[in-house]
Amino acid sequence: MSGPLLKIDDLSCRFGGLWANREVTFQVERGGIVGLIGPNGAGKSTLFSMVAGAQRPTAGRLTFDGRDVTGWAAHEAARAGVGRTFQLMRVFGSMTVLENLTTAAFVRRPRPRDARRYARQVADVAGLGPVVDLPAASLTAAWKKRLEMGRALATEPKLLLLDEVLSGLTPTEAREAVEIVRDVNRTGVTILMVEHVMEVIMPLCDQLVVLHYGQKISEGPPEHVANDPAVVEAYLGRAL
Ligand SMILES: Nc1ncnc2c1ncn2[C@@H]1O[C@H](COP(=O)(O)OP(=O)(O)OP(=O)(O)O)[C@@H](O)[C@H]1O
Repeated sequence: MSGPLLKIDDLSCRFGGLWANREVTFQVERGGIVGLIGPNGAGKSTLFSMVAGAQRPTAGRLTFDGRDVTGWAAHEAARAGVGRTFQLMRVFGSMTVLENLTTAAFVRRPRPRDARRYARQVADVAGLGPVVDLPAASLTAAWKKRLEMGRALATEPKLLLLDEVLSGLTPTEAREAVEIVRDVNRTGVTILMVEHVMEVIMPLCDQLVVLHYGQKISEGPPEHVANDPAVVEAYLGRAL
């Protein structure tokens, strides 16, 4: 299949009188890494939720893999190949890391041995090798974020939505997480990621899309976006 993997056309979402997203248009090319950034309350999570089928758009169109999927449900998005992580980590604390990954692998691999074998492969890609046998509850926040990413990956997504997997990490942890995201991308998974911290995703993403008060105010390669006066203004003149 040719064409972009994800196409977002004039997508809007209104909560009462508030437009969380307003006529947002952009696309994610196959194999790309696109960063979605913007100040608090800009509408990043709402946009993610619409792509993942957790929130119905008020207007606009969503096309995934060449198919109009506007208003789809979360289970339809998951089946079609959209994997996501959550800001609030949702791992099963009493299960081991491998068991958590295996549970996620069952989405596409109903045979337990197959799911377990695949879970081990995912553990390697997601850098979870050293902790596979530990209970998820015993992990530090940084490892839990990796596990969240691993769980999403174990569902074998075409598009992986990463919600702030780099924030709250020490500089070393963030550098390691960036490498993991790159490795995941190299396995052929297209990535759309939300982040607050510009400097961390600048070198990672091919394209950035900037939202402000629900609207797209800039997009393009990171160096273009970082120098865009509209973006500098939105971040209140802070250095990016
Ligand atoms: N379910 C909801 N009902 C009402 N308002 C909502 C709902 N979800 C989000 N909003 C509002 O929509 C706007 C966009 O929120 P959203 O969480 O998408 O922004 P964000 O860019 O992800 O923010 P943050 O960076 O703080 O996570 C905010 O003003 C928020 O209060």
